[in-house]
Amino acid sequence: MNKPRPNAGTRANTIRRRPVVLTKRSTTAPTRVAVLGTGSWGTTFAKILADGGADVYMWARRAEAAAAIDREHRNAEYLPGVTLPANLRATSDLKAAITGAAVVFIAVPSQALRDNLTAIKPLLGRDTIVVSLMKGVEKQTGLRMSQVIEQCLEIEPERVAVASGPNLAMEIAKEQPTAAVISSVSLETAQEVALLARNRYFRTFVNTDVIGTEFGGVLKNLIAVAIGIVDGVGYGENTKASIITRGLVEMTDFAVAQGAHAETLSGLAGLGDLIATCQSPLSRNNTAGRLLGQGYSLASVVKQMQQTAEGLASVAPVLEIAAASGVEMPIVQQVKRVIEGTMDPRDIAPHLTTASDEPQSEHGETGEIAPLGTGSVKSGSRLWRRLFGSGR
Ligand SMILES: NC(=O)C1=CN([C@@H]2O[C@H](COP(=O)(O)OP(=O)(O)OC[C@H]3O[C@@H](n4cnc5c(N)ncnc54)[C@H](O)[C@@H]3O)[C@@H](O)[C@H]2O)C=CC1
Ligand SMILES: O=C(CO)COP(=O)(O)O
Repeated sequence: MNKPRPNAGTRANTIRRRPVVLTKRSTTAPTRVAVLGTGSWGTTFAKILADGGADVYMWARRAEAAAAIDREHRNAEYLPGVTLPANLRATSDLKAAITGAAVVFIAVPSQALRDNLTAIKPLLGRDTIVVSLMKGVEKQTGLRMSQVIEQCLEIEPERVAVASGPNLAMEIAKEQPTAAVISSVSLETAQEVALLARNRYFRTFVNTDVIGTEFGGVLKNLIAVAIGIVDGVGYGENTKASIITRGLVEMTDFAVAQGAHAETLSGLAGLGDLIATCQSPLSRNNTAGRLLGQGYSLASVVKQMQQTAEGLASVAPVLEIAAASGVEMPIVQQVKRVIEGTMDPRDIAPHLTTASDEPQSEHGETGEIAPLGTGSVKSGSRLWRRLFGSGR
């Protein structure tokens, strides 16, 4: 991995005033938006937008996939049994999908984002907002998806937003009520996107903590793989509850070290998504973990998975960033070792069973009650000093 770009550092600069003035969108005509990617989440999100009143044009890589959505109002491959809104159009012509769109939503696999952005860049309007629906980090660089978007499209962070939350596509496609967070360094942008992406079954909240919102989605995937491994091995609810709880501490420690607000990790994009993903057999990360727990190799798991399980590619870059920030992630470490085949899945959770020299405090290394998200920060590390000062 190349040296990761710092995750924009301090908490203060996650809340920024927007320096550019956006053209106000018309309130009378439906807003034209594009959704790039017609997998399970892209298609579901397009339905959310269309059901919320937007004029949605989807882009599919394959002409047959676009034609089927356009003609039959179905995406049988990814959302069997779901009827899509009649006003939802699809094309395999990227230019046709993007031209005239006020907002472009992207839902392709994270590792394919950069290549797609090259084709998207010349087609974007001057003040088009770009929204990441993805929950991965780029393997080569460790960058979050919004960072890749800003870098490749050379657009201001104020024109970029991300959506995250407990959002298992199939449940939402069946119109089961759900909430999500839309995050942008510009509150105005977040609000504009949130107004578009809401309807009678989908409620959107906003925040300006892009780092926390994005990492929440990335990190819960890794804990969901661990939970899948536990399931595959056949351990029960105590093990899972312990891993979910300690996993949230790892997620929060990591995200806070990158500049996120701890509260974001306790919200929809953190705890909310962690619960949904760890509990549901619909989760691809959970499914991948279960197969690993049953003893399948990574190559075999990837072969068996029909859809994207982002966690498998995020493990290594997340651990590299964690090491550089002095954050310990024992659960994610174990997931990596099981994926690599250097640990027997049945040995999952040694951090729960191995007796260390002295009992570790649940809340922090001093044994005093510390805020969530300081459980495994190394004493004396840069982050430790930032959180507690050098005197503790
Ligand atoms: N499915 C879900 O419930 C949710 C998924 N997400 C995120 O959305 C993103 C996309 O995931 P899904 O739609 O679920 O994946 P998916 O596996 O269902 O679909 C991926 C789509 O991307 C297309 N694709 C594959 N390689 C491509 C490439 N090189 N260039 C362009 N398109 C390519 C596929 O043809 C397919 O249409 C992921 O980051 C995932 O974490 C986020 C929230 C919910
Ligand atoms: O992000 C998701 C739910 O919020 C989907 O999880 P999976 O990618 O594991 O299916």
